[in-house]
Amino acid sequence: MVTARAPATSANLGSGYDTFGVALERPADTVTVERASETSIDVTGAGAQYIPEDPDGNTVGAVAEALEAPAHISIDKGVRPASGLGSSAASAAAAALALNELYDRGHTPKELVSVAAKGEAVVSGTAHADNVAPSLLGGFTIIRGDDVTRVDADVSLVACLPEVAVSTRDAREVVPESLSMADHVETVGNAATLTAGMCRSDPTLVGEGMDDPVVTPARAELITGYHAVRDAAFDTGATGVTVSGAGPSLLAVCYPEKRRAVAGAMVEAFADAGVGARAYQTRVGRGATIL
Ligand SMILES: Nc1ncnc2c1ncn2[C@@H]1O[C@H](COP(=O)(O)OP(=O)(O)O)[C@@H](O)[C@H]1O
Ligand SMILES: N[C@@H](CCOP(=O)(O)O)C(=O)O
Repeated sequence: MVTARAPATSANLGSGYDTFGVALERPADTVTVERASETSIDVTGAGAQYIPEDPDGNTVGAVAEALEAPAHISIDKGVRPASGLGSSAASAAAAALALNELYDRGHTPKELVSVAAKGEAVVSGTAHADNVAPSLLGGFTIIRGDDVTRVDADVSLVACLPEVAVSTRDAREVVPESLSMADHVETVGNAATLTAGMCRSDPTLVGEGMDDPVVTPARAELITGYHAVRDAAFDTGATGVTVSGAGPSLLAVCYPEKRRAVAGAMVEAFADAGVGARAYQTRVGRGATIL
């Protein structure tokens, strides 16, 4: 029997659609695997009732198949599904690490990124790796084709999760299919600024680099209270705010001493918009581990 823990993640960071991601120190999923002749799954924890136990509908089923590693897989969800916090990816990353160990497959965590991404195709229609990469590797990650670049960063974050669900599949449908040259230039400048900020663990550069004129405005419309919550975070000291992943969570970057105030203001602004929410005061964290 092998147990692995894999963290929630926040993908895109505004300017890095399908490219950037960070591991969050918390929350996380825990996955336990035991050898079996065919794969079966049970799910407990946050939002378990919304997650299929049929291996064909669960990200971990695709991972077991890709590794040719049938197992009984128990998932304890710390990351609520349809959160924008890489819930489906956290299970896939933990399962990939645990099954690799259980069957002694010998893959490195970096090699497991493409395996875990197969799970994402099951739920969102695309094998985007921008959640599974940071969940497996930790830190700040950049996806380029099949390549992953990883950077250590120490940056404080607030992830504010409202009590509504947005499916990644639906939120991918509102993404524009093309962009103007002006938006392209702005996005490249912001993405480069964010990357420099991560390399320096500089919340000001990271926050400024999160601005995105293309994907985020389209997705903000799917989140009740988005603009008020964003304003509240900036008013209390956030250096940048964006939609986390496909939403509905919002991600704020800040200096460590502002984290509590930013978290409180975001929850309050959601409440004023009639939406319950909780905030994780977190930071860029490490990747999946065997327990
Ligand atoms: N192991 C899993 N953990 C979470 N969600 C899963 C899992 N397997 C399948 N799903 C499905 O994936 C969807 C949630 O994934 P997604 O929309 O990408 O949200 P998130 O941003 O939280 O990852 C839900 O429909 C859920 O039932
Ligand atoms: N790049 C993807 C990221 C989805 O993240 P999730 O946490 O919402 O699953 C996208 O933006 O669609």
